[in-house]
Amino acid sequence: MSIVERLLEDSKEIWETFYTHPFVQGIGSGSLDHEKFKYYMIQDYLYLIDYAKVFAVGAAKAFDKDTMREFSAYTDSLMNGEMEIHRSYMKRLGITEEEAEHCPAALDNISYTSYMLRIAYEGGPADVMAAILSCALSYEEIACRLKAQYPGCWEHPFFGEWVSGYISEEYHEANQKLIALMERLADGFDERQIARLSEVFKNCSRYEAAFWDMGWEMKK
Ligand SMILES: Cc1ncc(CN)c(N)n1
Repeated sequence: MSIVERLLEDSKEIWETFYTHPFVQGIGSGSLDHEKFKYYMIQDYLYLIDYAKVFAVGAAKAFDKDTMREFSAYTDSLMNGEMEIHRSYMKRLGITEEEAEHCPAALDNISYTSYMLRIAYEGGPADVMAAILSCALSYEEIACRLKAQYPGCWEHPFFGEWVSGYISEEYHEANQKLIALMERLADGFDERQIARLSEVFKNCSRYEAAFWDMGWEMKK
């Protein structure tokens, strides 16, 4: 079993809750209240700014130039790629970037990004990757499952853009590179070290579940 397979296996019960979550199901069926989606979008925009910083810390912690390049490239693709989906939605929802950046972050949001940043600052590059991976991989899996369950959801006039972004070849390829980087950084790790990575990945998966709850309940 590869390292990433092991991380996924140890967190699979938590991941199952993502697919049936009412917020996620609402995106797939198209029935999600737009106010809830708007709240989530703003929170996620704020989240991604800090998430990009986790990659930047990864670049600073890297032991070699190739790893440094990979972490920095992802920082850039987040700011100019994934966040474009958010900017496009914010435009449609009538929120400026400045307004979004001045919205108070929800406590579950702050807790999640603070945890990732703490792991990144305290640990090595493999820990940084373990903190990053649940976020990156879970959205691809969620969007693919939604497409299988609701075949037309990626063309939905409102939620389709969200689904399309996370089922895209581009997002998939970026994730494959992250998986390869995780495997490379943890190469030769013993059971104690792998268990540590799994704990970080699991905690981030728990935070992912809390983030869906935050969106659904519009928790401050
Ligand atoms: C909270 C959260 N988790 C994951 C993703 C997908 N990168 C995201 N945009 N936001």
